[in-house]
Amino acid sequence: MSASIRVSGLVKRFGGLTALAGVELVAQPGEVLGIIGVNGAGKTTLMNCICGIYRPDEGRVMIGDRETTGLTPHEVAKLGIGRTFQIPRVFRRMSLIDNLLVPVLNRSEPDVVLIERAESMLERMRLIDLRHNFSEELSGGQQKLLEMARMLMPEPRVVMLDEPFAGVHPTLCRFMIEQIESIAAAGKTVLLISHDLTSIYQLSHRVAALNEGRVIAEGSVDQIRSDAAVIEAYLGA
Ligand SMILES: Nc1ncnc2c1ncn2[C@@H]1O[C@H](COP(=O)(O)OP(=O)(O)OP(=O)(O)O)[C@@H](O)[C@H]1O
Repeated sequence: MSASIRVSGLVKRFGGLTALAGVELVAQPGEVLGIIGVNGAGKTTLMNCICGIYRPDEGRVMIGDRETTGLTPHEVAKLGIGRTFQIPRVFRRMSLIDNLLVPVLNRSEPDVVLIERAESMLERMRLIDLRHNFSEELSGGQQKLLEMARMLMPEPRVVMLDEPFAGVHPTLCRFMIEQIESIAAAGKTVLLISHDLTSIYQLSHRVAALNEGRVIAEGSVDQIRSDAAVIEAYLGA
């Protein structure tokens, strides 16, 4: 089976600063790959290069057997990548249900099917009672759930979650962990970026540690926890 996502030799420079210095990553269907690293390690830049917000200077991104390097975010999304942002980007003056319908506007499926899917997604995220409210009325944590629901609407094969637990209270955090587990159990590949090492270690099947734009260690949670280079990168920061 081909990997869901394969990143090879990815380089991204901002002027004289090399944010990604040849990143290699592979993740399989149904796998949660945790991506950790101190501030400035290159985690968000990596995500932005994968989803087409940034064009890498070198290297390749493959989704299944399709190369997506250099495609626009819209084209990458159509090939099956979804993402959420550190600070949720919902359409604030639109209802929850309309927020969910935006990414499937050009689908050939009948409206009734899409609306049903949106409602069941809101049900799953415990937001159904608010479906006709503007999304700006939601709490920050609820906006993260709405963004996750919107990301799932086009049925992506790879999802990238940027700091899903940041600023979220513990009960909601547990609920989000369950949701992420069920996304992976449905066969999707999850790339999970977080500073919350407890949640990363709880959820990830494998972890990649980035430092200064490079993967310095990759392996099981136990391997990463005891890796000398990872410990030094964190303690030395
Ligand atoms: N648009 C940009 N222009 C210039 N430099 C940038 C830009 N985006 C990121 N950088 C720099 O690239 C490096 C990697 O940043 P990045 O945001 O990817 O790190 P990160 O691991 O996501 O950090 P954090 O955990 O703080 O979000 C940093 O030195 C950052 O200042």
